[in-house]
Amino acid sequence: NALPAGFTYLEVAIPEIKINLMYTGSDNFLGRPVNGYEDARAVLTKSAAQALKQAQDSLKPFGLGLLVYDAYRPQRAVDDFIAWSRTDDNKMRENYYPDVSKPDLFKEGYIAAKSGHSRGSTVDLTLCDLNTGTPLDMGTRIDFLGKESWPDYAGITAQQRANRLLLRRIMMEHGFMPLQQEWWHFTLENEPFPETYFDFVAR
Ligand SMILES: C[C@@H](N)C(=O)N[C@H](C)C(=O)O
Ligand SMILES: [Zn+2]
Repeated sequence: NALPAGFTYLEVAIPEIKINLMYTGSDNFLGRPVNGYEDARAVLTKSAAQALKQAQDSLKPFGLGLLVYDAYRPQRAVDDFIAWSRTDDNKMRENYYPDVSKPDLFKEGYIAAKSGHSRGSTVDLTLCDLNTGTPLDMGTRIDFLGKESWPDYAGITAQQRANRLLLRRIMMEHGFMPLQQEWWHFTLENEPFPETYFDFVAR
């Protein structure tokens, strides 16, 4: 199962990082595994993984680490998101997108039809306890698609805001750009494949 040149398995590049790929199972906004994630492993470009390792290392003195929910995403998975958005399946609406219609999830920037994840240098993640892997409280669940997940959303506690700010600061210090709509989504600024949307399955 060789990866394309320039890519690496995350657990190889960063052995101590925590990984829980949300699209391999059913606790996600579709409520089922997503195409292209069958037995998937977390993969990033080597450049993004190297920067992420430095972010992970910088958290260690504070007893914190990173918990990754999504990394490289094959284009067929994005196409599955698009196909799902055209169906009337709303079984996960209450937990994941209670206030945004399915077409608006794309129009308002919560899901991309051409995603940075498919270019291999974008990651969805949170901060966690280094030893237990317990995620810090960020005020919403991962992949809650709504204004409550905007990084600067005011209607959360001071501790939740501080946790979001710490994640954003650590990621930006290591070369990643945040997204306006989602506190967990970051793209490496100097990504090596800025024009390529990959579709390999990462097993
Ligand atoms: C769906 C969410 N996890 C995400 O990654 N959204 C951005 C906008 C994307 O699809 O690239
Ligand atoms: Zn993302």
